[in-house]
Amino acid sequence: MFEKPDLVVADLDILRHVFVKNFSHFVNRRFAAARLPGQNRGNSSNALLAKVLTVLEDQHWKDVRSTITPAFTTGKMKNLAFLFNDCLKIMGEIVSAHVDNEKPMDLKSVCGGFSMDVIAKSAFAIDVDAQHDELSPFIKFAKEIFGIKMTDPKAMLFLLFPQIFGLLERTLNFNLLFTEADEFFTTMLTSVIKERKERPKMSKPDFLQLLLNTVVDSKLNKNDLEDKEIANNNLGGKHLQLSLRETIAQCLIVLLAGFETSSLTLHFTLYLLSLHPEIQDKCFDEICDVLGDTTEISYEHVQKLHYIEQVINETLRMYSPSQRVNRECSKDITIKGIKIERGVTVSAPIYVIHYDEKNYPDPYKFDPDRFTPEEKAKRDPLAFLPFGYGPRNCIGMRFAQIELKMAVAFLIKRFRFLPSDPSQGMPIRLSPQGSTKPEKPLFNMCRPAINHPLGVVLIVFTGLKSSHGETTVTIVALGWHFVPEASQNNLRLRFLEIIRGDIS
Ligand code: HEM
Repeated sequence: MFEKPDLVVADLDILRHVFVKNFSHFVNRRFAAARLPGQNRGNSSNALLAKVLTVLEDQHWKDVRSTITPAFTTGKMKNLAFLFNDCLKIMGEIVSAHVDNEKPMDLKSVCGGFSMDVIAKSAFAIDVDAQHDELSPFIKFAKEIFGIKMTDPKAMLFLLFPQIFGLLERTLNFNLLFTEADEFFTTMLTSVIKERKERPKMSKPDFLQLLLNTVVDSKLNKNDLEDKEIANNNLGGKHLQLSLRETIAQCLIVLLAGFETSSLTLHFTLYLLSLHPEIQDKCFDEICDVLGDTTEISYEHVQKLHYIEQVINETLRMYSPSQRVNRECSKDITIKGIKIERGVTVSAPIYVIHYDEKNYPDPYKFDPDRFTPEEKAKRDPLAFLPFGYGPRNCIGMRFAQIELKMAVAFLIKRFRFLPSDPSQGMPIRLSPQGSTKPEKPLFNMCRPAINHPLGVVLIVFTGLKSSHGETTVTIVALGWHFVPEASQNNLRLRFLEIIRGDIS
């Protein structure tokens, strides 16, 4: 009944063996999965949660991962960008309302609403407007999944005696987590899938459709094969014809694995930007350069937002939503003189690695320049683990990166994020309960980006185009005085462009 020990390893060489070189010994994750020795939970239970990719094991995991990988390639993710734009517009309206009422904004609620909208639209094919409609059944059941209280007697039984619980679940068809929610998601997606099969022209380029397409056409195309990460992670799994229930389960994983992680990261990023105005200025400059006057953000724009990507990576280094990633050893093995027995779990402590001075000098400083290509090249790639590592890393990494970059670009282009309380500062204290949550909810004040001195000067520049009078030039000089240093070069260039435009 008692579990084998957990070996916590921060040595990056040993972790390389576990996550990559000897992956065949460490395919499975020690999930809080209930199973009897020798039984594979993914195969033995009909519960929706037992069929999601995160908990599948061995060959079954390889087959399902190989089958759905084509839905997550860069090429496929491109199509999702336009869906995200609709959700961004709603978030923009919500933030604007906070600007108008001049009240501090609860970042968790704003970012959570956005992240839920993205998931509802892309994986469940519904326009739920989670950012306004708290009462929709989709939100109710999604909350039910995340609201499982660890003090619930069933959850306690599960945590303390997983094997007994596994037995109960199988013999009594006792579904711990969410019988009603299971029914709700199954009924909803079954009817959408049926409709799409009957009327293919009604299909939308969302994640659900990508998943349905991989089941029919699961071969990777040429572009996908050129994708380095996918080629490296070729698992040799069979492409399966997923059952309806298995397909629905993979949609559910976007909710389970993608909601909280993306929402938390976005809310930490915005908060950190409010505490570091000079970094927010650099983001603003990059966004203006890349987006110009466009209001819709495309996948091509996202590819050019290099500094925003550095900011998000630095946020994930400091506040990774996962605190550990683990693999369970399936065959005895000796790595660097350490014997690891079958059944032992090897865990990588992400925070220890991300705050190790050897990997990141002055680790409590928020410094996105740690993620320039030059700095990254100097570091062991295993020193950055927010998405795990190796063939079983986060399959939704690109999905999350696109979603997050678009959200940051959209917001910083329009709004200026400021601390709601001047005493706020670094480091952000985390909840002592062991999960990556701030100790207290994070609030920010918001102003329109146009109120930022940059905005003032740009207006003056526009005026300058039509009149070269003395007054305008004086205002330019005054405005310039308030422009943060980080933005000045950029402005100089734009100023020259306007003048040149006038002359020609
Ligand atoms: C900032 C956002 C995210 C973070 C930080 C994150 C982090 C992680 C981590 C640490 C793992 C474990 C990796 C390992 O064991 O090596 C993981 C697995 C996974 N993630 Fe994410 N994730 C994010 C977003 C998403 C999204 C948006 C999706 C879905 C669209 C997703 C789907 C998954 C799945 C399915 C797995 C299990 C993969 C497998 O077992 O083969 N994640 N994620």
